[in-house]
Amino acid sequence: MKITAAYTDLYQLSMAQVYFKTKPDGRAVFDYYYRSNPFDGGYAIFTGLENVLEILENLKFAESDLNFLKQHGFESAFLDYLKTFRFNGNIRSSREGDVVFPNRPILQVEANIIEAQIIETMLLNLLNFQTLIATKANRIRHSAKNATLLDMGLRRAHATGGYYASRAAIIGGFDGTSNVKAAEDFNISASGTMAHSFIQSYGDELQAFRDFAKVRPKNCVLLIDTYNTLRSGLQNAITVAKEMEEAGEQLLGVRLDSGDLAYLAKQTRKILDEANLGYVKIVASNQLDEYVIKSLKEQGAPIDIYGVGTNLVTGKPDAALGGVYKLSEFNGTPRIKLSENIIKVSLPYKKQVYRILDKNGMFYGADAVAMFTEGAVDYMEHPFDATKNMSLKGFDYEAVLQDVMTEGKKVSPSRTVTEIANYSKSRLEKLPEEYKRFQNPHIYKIGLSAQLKQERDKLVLKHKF
Ligand SMILES: Nc1ncnc2c1ncn2[C@@H]1O[C@H](COP(=O)(O)OP(=O)(O)OP(=O)(O)O)[C@@H](O)[C@H]1O
Ligand SMILES: O=P(O)(O)OC[C@H]1O[C@H](OP(=O)(O)OP(=O)(O)O)[C@H](O)[C@@H]1O
Ligand SMILES: O=C(O)c1cccnc1
Repeated sequence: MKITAAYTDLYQLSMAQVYFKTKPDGRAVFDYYYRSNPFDGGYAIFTGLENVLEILENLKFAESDLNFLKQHGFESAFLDYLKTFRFNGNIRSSREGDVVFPNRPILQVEANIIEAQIIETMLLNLLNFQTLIATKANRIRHSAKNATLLDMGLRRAHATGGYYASRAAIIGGFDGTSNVKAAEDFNISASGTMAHSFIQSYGDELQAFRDFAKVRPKNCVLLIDTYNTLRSGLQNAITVAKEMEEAGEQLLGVRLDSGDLAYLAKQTRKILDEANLGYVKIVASNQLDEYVIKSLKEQGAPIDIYGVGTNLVTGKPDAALGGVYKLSEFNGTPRIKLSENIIKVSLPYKKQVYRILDKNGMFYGADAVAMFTEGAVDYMEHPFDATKNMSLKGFDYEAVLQDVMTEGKKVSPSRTVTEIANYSKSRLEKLPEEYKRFQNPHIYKIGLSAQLKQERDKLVLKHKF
């Protein structure tokens, strides 16, 4: 499926048609942000921006989309407008791969209201999913430390989501994927082993291993748990590894896919080493996630490579990242969305986010949100608790939201997935460890400038019943 401008919710087009008739030149500012960290963690990895920008640069309605909309009662003057529809707006954003936190703008769209509204669904769809999966991948990377991590999730992904999940996995810290299409399109490393069906088809495990090693000797990994891991699979793999040595090749590894992975990995390592096969790596798979891998590490399992599928690409146990897109300014005037739940009250105005740095350039643990017109601020207040505030005097800072698209043209340099992954890694190195732990991570502070908070509170009072 090619993404066209019809990759949106019907209500966007219903609203757009009304804007078209009543305020076609309305200028809007929308904020993209999420309200709580996925997986009860301390951060998220912002992912999907390059895809969004690429799609926006070429976004059009197809002839077939317009015919479909005609059947849904959209009038011809509006359909004529949609025929020439393009996104001509500006986007300021955090960099893809950056570490981000709840309740502060990650990206801001400033555009004609019709354009800004129509793109909302696509933007949320791509950013929410990839940010969720990259964050999950990063948690798995945190547990796996220096081990190699391979994404094996395509078959278990939510349909075509698997395509973007593989990209997000790399940005979150994975090394490769089994997903051929994603590897091809995103220039990421493709890798793989073999399935049980291959060994089953032979009936004879040794012959299956022999044929595989002969035809595909490079990066050859033999799956050893089809019949009996230690008594059959491993013994046959050792036989084939020795035969490969005679042929001038080296077996890359053996894969464990069931049973007690710590016990089996320890036994396998010992037996391989005794056979002078210290170079043969141990690959493990089977419903792994950050917790199982952490436990395997703690048990001293000598696993070199982890293959992770289901739990990675479905973002288990979080079904989705609840990122939202809220109007903060219209035709130069601030707008707000109220809620019974104070944390859900939106922030008005076009804004900038300042990341506070300590003397060593590490993240200090606070982002300050200010009105764009204010410039950098030296003081921030808790968004809701009047007793909490913080002086920012003397701290270094970074202005987080940078121009990435101007009048519909991408202005940020394109980066490969590997470059984004490296950037993400360098940003995570600046985030102190206490924000990365799984249990009760330290809470990163988000503060508002005094002026922004005052303006927000004025608007709250203005709209309060
Ligand atoms: N030593 C271990 N410590 C912690 N978790 C482990 C360990 N070994 C395996 N696991 C995990 O425990 C779960 C075991 O899954 P399951 O009960 O399906 O057993 P299985 O060995 O896969 O059986 P099957 O032969 O049906 O595949 C998996 O999620 C696996 O990753
Ligand atoms: O467990 P996951 O984290 O989702 O990782 C992917 C799983 O997919 C494969 O199993 P499957 O039974 O689909 O095929 P197989 O016959 O090749 O093992 C593979 O062996 C892994 O166990
Ligand atoms: O290459 C593998 O071992 C692989 C790929 C997809 C799913 N399970 C395993």
